[in-house]
Amino acid sequence: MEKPRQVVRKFLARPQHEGAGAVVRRSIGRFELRYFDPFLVLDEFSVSAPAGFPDHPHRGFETVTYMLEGAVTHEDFEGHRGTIKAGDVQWMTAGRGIVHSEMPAGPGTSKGLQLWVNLSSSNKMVEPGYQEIQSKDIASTSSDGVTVRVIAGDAMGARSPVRTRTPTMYLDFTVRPRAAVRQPVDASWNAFAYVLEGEGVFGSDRCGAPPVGAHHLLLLGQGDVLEAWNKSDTRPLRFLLIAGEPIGEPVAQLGPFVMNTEEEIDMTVDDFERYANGFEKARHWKSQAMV
Ligand SMILES: Nc1ccc(F)c(C(=O)c2c[nH]c3ncc(Cl)cc23)c1F
Ligand SMILES: [Fe+3]
Repeated sequence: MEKPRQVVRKFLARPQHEGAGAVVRRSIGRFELRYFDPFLVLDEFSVSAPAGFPDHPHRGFETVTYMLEGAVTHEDFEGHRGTIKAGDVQWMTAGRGIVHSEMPAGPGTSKGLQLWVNLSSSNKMVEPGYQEIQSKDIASTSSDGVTVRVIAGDAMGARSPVRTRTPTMYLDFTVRPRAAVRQPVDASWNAFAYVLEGEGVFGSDRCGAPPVGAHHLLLLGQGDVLEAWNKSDTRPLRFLLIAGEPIGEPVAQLGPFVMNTEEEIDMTVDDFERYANGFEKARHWKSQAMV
């Protein structure tokens, strides 16, 4: 018997400054929602040149950048450089260490989401790597007024090629007016929805709950299926459904360094300052954005 997941908490992600002049709406990672295992941060970002996210490091987790509008150019200390355009996804495994910049490309405002997915202790020091999927290659399908873009995992018969070291599902749903979604979610995973556009009713359609609008994160309770309804007669509903297998390990975090103990954080700061154990190439590297 399927058990629908209900909304247990709702958060409005409010704008805050991040990087150099950038604005992010942070939901996971704010004081009231510090860590939702295995997720560390969910930022809905909006950035226009010359603002951006200049040279900075990462260790111990993965960043998933999903562009909604515009583009972001990233370059790292290994010489890897690329531009993520609207609809594209970059799944970056920082592992033992990455130093990179992420700057808006072209005119106008670049908008998107960045999700930080924690890595287990056995994966925290893996070699860095990228999985980059262009919009045209994102698995997508439509049925009964619902279109899904599968960033990770599978839904409605479409499957993403992304390898997730921490098992993760990341789905982008667009629901036409008066249509509804019913999506299985592994009962042992933590799950949330994040509304991007329009309004929707999530979890239960019976208790007359008011619809939830953009920039809201909904923590979902126990169950093995998410149900959502677009009650509008005119506007589409667009939301993300993200779920992940909890890692269940201690978390020690200092900004973009995420390890298991404070001692490991101290060692990470030391490695970064001494250009060692994965940060060697940071010694002589600056991004073109910083030159
Ligand atoms: N200060 C600081 C410290 C550490 C960081 F990782 C960052 C950072 O790069 C980002 C934080 N949210 C983001 N959303 C989108 C994008 Cl493209 C980048 C970021 C940053 F700004
Ligand atoms: Fe980054």
